[in-house]
Amino acid sequence: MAEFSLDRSDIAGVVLAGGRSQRMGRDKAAVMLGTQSLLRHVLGRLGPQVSSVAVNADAASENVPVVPDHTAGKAGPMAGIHAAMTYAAGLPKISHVVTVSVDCPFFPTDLVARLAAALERPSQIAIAASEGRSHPVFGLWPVTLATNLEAWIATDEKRRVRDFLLRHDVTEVAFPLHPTRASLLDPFFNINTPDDLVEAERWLEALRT
Ligand SMILES: Nc1nc2c(ncn2[C@@H]2O[C@H](COP(=O)(O)OP(=O)(O)OP(=O)(O)O)[C@@H](O)[C@H]2O)c(=O)[nH]1
Ligand SMILES: [Mg+2]
Repeated sequence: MAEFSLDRSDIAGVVLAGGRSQRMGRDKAAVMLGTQSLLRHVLGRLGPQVSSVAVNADAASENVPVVPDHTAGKAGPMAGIHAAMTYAAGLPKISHVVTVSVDCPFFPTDLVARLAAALERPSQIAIAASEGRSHPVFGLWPVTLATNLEAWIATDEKRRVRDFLLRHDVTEVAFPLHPTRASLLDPFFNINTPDDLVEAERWLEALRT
């Protein structure tokens, strides 16, 4: 049997930035970390790993395509992942979409390569993990799941990402901690609150060579 393999030209990237940012108190995409917005940081990491990038949000803030949710009323991250799948399904030659969260500026530079290498079948989903915890919004998804996900969003009460994953063929990929001048950084460190932003500024400094 021919082995299944994916490369960068098969994969679109979508930054998930459609949440309410309630704990931060203002739109996380526009929050500054060092000299750049979080959205810029994340686009800078994602761009080289995929064939094209877009942002799932209500409105544009950088010069990239914006993909709004199809479902009303902020149905959670799965609504953003659904919007990402639907968008990517309309792009030529794209079979998969990778999603990353706008509040996670230090995610691995080999995220997509390692998720893609882990896929054994075209129908499988690959999800990132670190320190024994999975990070299900960091996933590589077949775009053909869009219809199935749309039906699930319409019928599942809690719409938890983990519950959706339980119904599918999923492989998890563990990423190592990243050495810095201070200590080891979890590459999936994410910024939810103003205090997290202060911590992220320290990590940014510790990553400078
Ligand atoms: N499209 C979409 N994305 C969402 C929604 N809720 C959360 N997200 C995204 O899912 C990811 C993880 O969500 P959180 O870290 O809780 O972010 P958030 O919901 O904006 O922040 P809080 O309001 O503080 O919970 C982020 O990338 C969010 O932008 C939603 O209703 N729709
Ligand atoms: Mg939230």
